[in-house]
Amino acid sequence: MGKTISEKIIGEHAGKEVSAGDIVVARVDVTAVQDGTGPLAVQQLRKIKLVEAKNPDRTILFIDHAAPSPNKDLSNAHNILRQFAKDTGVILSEVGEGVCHQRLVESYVKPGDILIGADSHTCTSGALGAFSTGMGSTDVAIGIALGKTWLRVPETFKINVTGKFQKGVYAKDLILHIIGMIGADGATYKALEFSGETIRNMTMSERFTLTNMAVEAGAKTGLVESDEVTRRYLKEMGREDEFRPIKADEDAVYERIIDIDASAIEPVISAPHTVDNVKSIKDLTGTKVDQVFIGTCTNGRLDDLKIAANVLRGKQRHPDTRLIVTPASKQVYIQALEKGYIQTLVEAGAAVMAPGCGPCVGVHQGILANDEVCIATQNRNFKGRMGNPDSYIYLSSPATAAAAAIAGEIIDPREVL
Ligand SMILES: CC(C)[C@H](C(=O)O)[C@@H](O)C(=O)O
Ligand code: SF4
Repeated sequence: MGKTISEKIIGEHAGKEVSAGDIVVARVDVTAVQDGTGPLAVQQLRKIKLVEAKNPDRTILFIDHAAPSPNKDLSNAHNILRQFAKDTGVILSEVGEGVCHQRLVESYVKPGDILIGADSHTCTSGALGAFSTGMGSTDVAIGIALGKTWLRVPETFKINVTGKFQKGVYAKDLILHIIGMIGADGATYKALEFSGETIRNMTMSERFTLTNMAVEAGAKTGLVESDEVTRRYLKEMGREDEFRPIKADEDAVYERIIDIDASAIEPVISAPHTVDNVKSIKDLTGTKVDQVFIGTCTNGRLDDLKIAANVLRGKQRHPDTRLIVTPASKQVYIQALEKGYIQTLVEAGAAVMAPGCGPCVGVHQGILANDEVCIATQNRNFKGRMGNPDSYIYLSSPATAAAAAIAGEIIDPREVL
């Protein structure tokens, strides 16, 4: 019987053939924590006197959620990570390096790997053909020390996408459409395998946007087979030798197959306060916007900043609308500087932040005021997400967000493209 991508990768790491539903102990290739979840992981390891890492050169501690630190407590938490890195030789990703999930796909994860990370959007790396999933701090702590973890092999939903996007429609609109269709708990504990000609024709950046948000449908991971697009991406990252093709068998068994015609998708937005509250843009035009945020592990990459710069070139943000831009990593920031995207965005009135999570999770750099509305290219819009429960967050593509920065309200991005 054929195997899905998850069954193949987990089987290789468990040293035996596995099927959906099996519970196994599997070797782990890459482990990661961030500055919100890492201190607890370190404290647990120190408590059981297991201050070591099985694979120090593939264990990374990321300072990205509160980078640079906005207060002394977070600064002291950051130093817990800095000291653990010194004590064990694991990698510390410092302030200014970027968001964990972007750095993981740039430098640390390769096709066929198992990655466990103490952050729910660890599934992002699945676009490289790696089994990547978020876990709690303690589970990841054990994975760091022992180089293995227990896993239940997930059933897989095959998301088969064909056709071409209309103008003004992007990978973000596709993943929001999917989440709206199956619901925030529609794929709980499943693997989402994205396939079909539309996916094959996507860039890695677009694929990362899809897998990043798999968890917003409840999924354990999101996956794309590794192909020539993957190889080219790894070559750009100086890691072509790490490429290997990973794909599901033709006769793999899927719990559900969802066919989607990409050409039928319109620009959409997730409206407050849940990600699956997906609306057609025409139902929301005219909604006043106080803040636009472009960035994050979902849509803070070079092509995202290019889309935003192309919309805003020669324009000004609306005087009543703030525009915050956060490149997803230092590499993205440097390339966006070299290509002039940052200058264009600053000239349009953007406040550009250091690479990292920025205001995404409500720690700093753009806390909303009471009754304010923010349209963001991030992946969550829960009540209070950006630091104020009395504010409203809409999720969109970079084009829709940039269009709102000009108009001061939600408009159809096709009006400015
Ligand atoms: C703060 C962290 C626990 C959280 C996550 O795990 O996803 C954050 O990254 C998020 O995006 O909500
Ligand atoms: S950018 Fe946002 S979604 Fe991504 S890891 Fe940071 S807080 Fe989480």
